[in-house]
This record gives sequence, structure tokens and C-alpha cells, in this order.
Amino acid sequence: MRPALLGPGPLILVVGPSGAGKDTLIDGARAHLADRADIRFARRLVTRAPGAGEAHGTLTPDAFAAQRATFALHWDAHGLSYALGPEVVAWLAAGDTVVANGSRATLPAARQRFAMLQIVHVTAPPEVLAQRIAARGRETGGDVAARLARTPPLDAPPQFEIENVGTAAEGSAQLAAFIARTADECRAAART
Ligand SMILES: Nc1ncnc2c1ncn2[C@@H]1O[C@H](COP(=O)(O)OP(=O)(O)OP(=O)(O)O)[C@@H](O)[C@H]1O
Ligand SMILES: O=P(O)(O)OC[C@H]1O[C@H](OP(=O)(O)O)[C@H](O)[C@@H]1O
Repeated sequence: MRPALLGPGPLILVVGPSGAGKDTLIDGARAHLADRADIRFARRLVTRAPGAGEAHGTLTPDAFAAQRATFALHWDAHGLSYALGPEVVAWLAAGDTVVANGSRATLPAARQRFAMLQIVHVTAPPEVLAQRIAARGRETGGDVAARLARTPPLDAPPQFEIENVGTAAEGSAQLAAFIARTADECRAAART
């Protein structure tokens, strides 16, 4: 028997190429939505120490493997392992909306796992991605090139697209509006 899908609250995965600005726009949207107790922002678990401005949790590869069965979702990319923790399962079960930075390559697996998955695709032109990754300074040389070369396709059209070429404040406001609209629509649908 297949396990029940995680929900009924919606999971909004923000995906797109490295350097597009996913974390930046998520941080900005979180500030816009600070008064919304029904909207949760997931903290990723990653087998990498946090860099400047990053707020993810860090696990060693051994600890990650040991906790794998408890994760709401997990995936590998860039030689690292990523996960959304068990608190995400509880938030969705309560009907809350959860927002997380996700992986394009893992969307087919995520669709098998969540009752209501909404995809936000954040993009920017290649030269902008390269400039932003270099300016961020977290990766160097070959790692920057490898990130730019990683272009898994989306498995289906996204529910919302942000071309993040304006200011971060503009992109954050667009993302916050989509998140609030999704949360409101899902709550209204649950009441009928
Ligand atoms: N609209 C914007 N204008 C200018 N700079 C931006 C904008 N959005 C993001 N940035 C900058 O681009 C860099 C990359 O952004 P960020 O780390 O949020 O991207 P990401 O998509 O989460 O990348 P990754 O998948 O590699 O973690 C950061 O230094 C960030 O400050
Ligand atoms: O290329 P795809 O499959 O979309 O995803 C790759 C993963 O790597 C990036 O994380 P980070 O730059 O390490 O924080 C993305 O946010 C995602 O989690």
C-alpha cells in the first residue's frame, strides 16, 4: 500500500537555477508575511556548513543518513544532501502553508509525496546567474561552473514564475503575494 500523501496544507517549492535568488526572495517574502501564523518557512538541512546569510541546519553525511526516514523530503545535488525536516510533516497536517527552497530534479519525487504541491520558478539570464554566484563568494572556480552547468528541466509548468531581474524587494513582494494567495485559496477550499 502506498503511504498517504503529506498534507492537506500546500507545500510551495521555490526552484530554479543556482544564483537566481531563491533564498533571497524567500527571506524577503518571510518578512512580508511575518504576521501570518498559518504560513511557515522551512529550514533546510544540508550537509554543508552555513555560509554568510544562510540559515540552514547542518548535518554530517552520517547523521543525514541516520535521520533519512524522518525527513519530509530529501534530495542530492552539487555533491551535497538536502532535506526538509519532520516539522514540515506536522505543519502540513495542521493545514498550514509551507514554503521551501527545493530542487528542480526532485519534483517528480515530491509529487509522489505531497497532497498539494505548488511550484514557483525563479529565473535570471545566464550572465546574471554567473555574476551573482561569483559575487556571493560561497563557491569558486569549478564549483561555479558546475552550478551554472546544472540545468535539469522542470517536469511540468510551474504555478508561478518570477524573472528576478528587478530589485530583490520587487521579487520578494511578488513571491509573498503568490504565497498569501495560495494559502488563502487552500484554506477557503478546505472550509467548503
Ligand atoms: N534581485 C536581485 N538583485 C540583485 N542581486 C540579487 C537579487 N536576488 C538575489 N541577488 C543576489 O544574488 C546572489 C544569489 O542569490 P541567492 O543565494 O538567493 O540565490 P539562490 O537561487 O538561492 O542560489 P543557490 O541555489 O545557489 O543557493 C546573492 O548574493 C543575492 O544577494
Ligand atoms: O539544480 P536543482 O535540482 O534545481 O537543485 C539543486 C539544489 O541546490 C541548490 O541549493 P544550494 O545552492 O546548495 O543552496 C538548490 O536550492 C537546490 O536545493
